[in-house]
Amino acid sequence: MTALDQALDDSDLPALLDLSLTAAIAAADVIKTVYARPFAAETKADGSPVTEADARAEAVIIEHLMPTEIPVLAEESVAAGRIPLLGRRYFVVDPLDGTKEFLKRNGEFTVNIALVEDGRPVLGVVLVPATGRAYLGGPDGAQACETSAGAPVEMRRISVNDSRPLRIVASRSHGHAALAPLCETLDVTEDVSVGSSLKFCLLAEGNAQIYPRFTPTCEWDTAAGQAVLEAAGGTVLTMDGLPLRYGKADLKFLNPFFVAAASEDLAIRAAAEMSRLVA
Ligand SMILES: Nc1ncnc2c1ncn2[C@@H]1O[C@H](COP(=O)(O)O)[C@@H](OP(=O)(O)O)[C@H]1O
Ligand SMILES: [Mg+2]
Repeated sequence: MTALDQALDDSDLPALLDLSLTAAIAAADVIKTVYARPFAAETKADGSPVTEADARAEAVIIEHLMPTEIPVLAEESVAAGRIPLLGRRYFVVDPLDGTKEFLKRNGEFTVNIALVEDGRPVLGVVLVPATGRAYLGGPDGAQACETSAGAPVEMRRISVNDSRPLRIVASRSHGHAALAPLCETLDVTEDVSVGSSLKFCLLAEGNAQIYPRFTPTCEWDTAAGQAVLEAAGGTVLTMDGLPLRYGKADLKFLNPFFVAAASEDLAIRAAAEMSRLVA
């Protein structure tokens, strides 16, 4: 048995959640420094944009997480070909999710850190640098807080709201033709477009009920948001009705299409309908 296969001890999850929040706050400081002045963007091999903020924020996060000796799967490292050996437990990091929104300067971008165990995200932090708000999910439920002068303040519990009318939230930059028929079938009365993993957070704090994803995402785009949403009482299912899982064997870390929802019932209904629409 290698160190990577050893039995998991979840007693350290609260400390790892605190550490993730500290790392996310430090990354947000770096991102805000770049955001406040002119910056250049490059295009990655997959066609998506990247800026110096992505690389610098990722370096800060890895520096914070390294003492834990838990492997870190991070978006920019993977793009550069640096993929660690992943065991039963690993961190997943997207230092700047919503880089397109960062370039548009609309504030809809996030720092994302999650811990995956046996294919499931067990804790996550999503931080919005533009507002300082952070969302946390872990074994003790979901919380939101403001961050000020490098520290969390005003920590409060959040939870999903699965009441009607249904509000749907979708990608601002990656839409899909199946959204309109899906809204009609599910009797959705309101829809809103938002960039990045903020979509999971809107569901987790009860401000929307459904987030269908018909366009590609990678593990780092969803792990932290899924941890927050599930801790708040929500569900994330793939089109075959199974929970969205992590640790793809192909080393591309691409997620299948999925739906995040405020309740399991709604997720099951939406997944079945989405599967019919894209068949
Ligand atoms: N063709 C593709 N393959 C993989 N991921 C993609 C993709 N197109 C978009 N994404 C992912 O979708 C994320 C943006 O999501 P949204 O549209 O909800 O804001 C991007 O995050 P980054 O900004 O971190 O690159 C990117 O990882
Ligand atoms: Mg991303």
